[in-house]
Amino acid sequence: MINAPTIILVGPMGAGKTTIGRLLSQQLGREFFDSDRVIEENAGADIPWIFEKEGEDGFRKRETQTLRTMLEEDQAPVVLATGGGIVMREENRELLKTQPLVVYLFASVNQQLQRTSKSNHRPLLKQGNPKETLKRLFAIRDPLYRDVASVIVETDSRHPKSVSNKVMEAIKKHLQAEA
Ligand SMILES: Nc1ncnc2c1ncn2[C@@H]1O[C@H](COP(=O)(O)OP(=O)(O)OP(=O)(O)O)[C@@H](O)[C@H]1O
Ligand SMILES: O=C(O)C1=C[C@@H](O)[C@@H](O)[C@H](O)C1
Ligand SMILES: [Mg+2]
Repeated sequence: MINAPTIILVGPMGAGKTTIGRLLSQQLGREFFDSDRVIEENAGADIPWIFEKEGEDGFRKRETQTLRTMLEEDQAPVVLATGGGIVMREENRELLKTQPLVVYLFASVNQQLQRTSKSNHRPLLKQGNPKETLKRLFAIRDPLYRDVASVIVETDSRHPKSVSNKVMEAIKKHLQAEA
């Protein structure tokens, strides 16, 4: 398991990519990165500010650049949590498909809504009805997450620790099947 390649987490807002990614990195004793945080650090500004000044398109350009840099070859394996919209660009999907371990953290729209309602740091959920937005995004993105993922893990009604254990099991099974 310690030899597992970089683990990349994809899925919608509120699936728990950041939360579970951090737990996995602790379990594996690996570095943890979150593409949203790396984008913010490089920009010297937070995501709401980037969306306001550069629009979603500006944010997506930064996201692709960040993903590309993080997946450069010859780097030690890490755990990488991505942003919910990482699969929107074909270029990103192609990059993700080159990776051996992409995990789709699945969450129902109701669960996404519950988990995202605690924070107002997600620009896409600030306008209109959040449930309708999450539903619309889910219809577009669920097939795209499935397209890039090698492993899918259901997260509804599970404590974060239980989700990270499930991810570990699913990864082991996947790596054994591939060996
Ligand atoms: N399995 C879980 N059970 C209960 N709460 C959870 C679970 N996973 C995450 N959460 C909570 O849901 C909220 C959103 O989680 P998190 O930020 O990890 O999601 P994310 O997938 O990284 O979202 P984004 O795409 O917006 O970055 C946090 O408050 C977190 O504590
Ligand atoms: O689902 C999305 O498009 C987003 C999810 C977040 O992780 C951030 O990347 C940003 O708020 C956009
Ligand atoms: Mg996150």
